[in-house]
Amino acid sequence: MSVLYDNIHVFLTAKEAGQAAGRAVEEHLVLLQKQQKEVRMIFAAAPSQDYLLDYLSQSTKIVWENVVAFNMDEYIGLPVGSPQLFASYLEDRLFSKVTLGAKYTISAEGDINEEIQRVTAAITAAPIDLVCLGIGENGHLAFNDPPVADFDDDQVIKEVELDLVCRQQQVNDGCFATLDDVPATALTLTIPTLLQADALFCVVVGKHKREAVAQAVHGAISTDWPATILRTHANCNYFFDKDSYTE
Ligand SMILES: O=C(O)[C@H](O)[C@@H](O)[C@H](O)[C@H](O)COP(=O)(O)O
Repeated sequence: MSVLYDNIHVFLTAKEAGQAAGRAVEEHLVLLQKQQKEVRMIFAAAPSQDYLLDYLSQSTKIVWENVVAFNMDEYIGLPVGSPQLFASYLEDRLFSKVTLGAKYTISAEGDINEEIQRVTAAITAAPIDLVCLGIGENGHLAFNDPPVADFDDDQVIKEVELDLVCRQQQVNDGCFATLDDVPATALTLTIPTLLQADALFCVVVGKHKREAVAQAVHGAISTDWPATILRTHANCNYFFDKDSYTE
């Protein structure tokens, strides 16, 4: 591993990056749990999170009963029970393997406005402690693609159209067979909602993320590459593999 700055860690493989992020999240959670009863955290549902979630699911140090879990986005229009639903992914990878204090996963199956109200109330009920996130090929955070990303958004969660690069990424990731299968709209937590957390743990892997990572680390802070805003956060920790990060 090489440490470039205090908060940027680069590993030989995606597995090492994910596991190191897992250890960092675990350590942070254990410390928090000594100080406060409840920890509120937001999870991303994406292949970059696989090793991190696998590590967390096996942790014997985290008291999951005192964790309130959220996810950050969900497709609109997928049939009930679809494997691509982010809620299903998190259920499979982590939520079914631990006993959570509570979980609020976004559902787009019913009335969208009611869901926006439900999630807004749950998120704003108390501060968010940490977020585990990835970065899209177009630099998106959750589903805040460049055309809809707003660093000053006053909404907690909103309905968005997904841009073409984002939808193609879902095909490249192997989540959908063709572009036509990827929904065109989604619900997403906004960028201010994610950035309000005290600590962020960001895992990005693969050479297809090189441009997004280069922009996130060195580019001008702009919604053209939404992940650049992470650099304004006082405690954002990055875990890259060597394929995604080039000096
Ligand atoms: O996972 C989510 O909930 C988000 O929609 C998304 O922001 C994702 O974290 C990135 O697109 C990275 O995805 P990959 O890990 O698949 O590249």
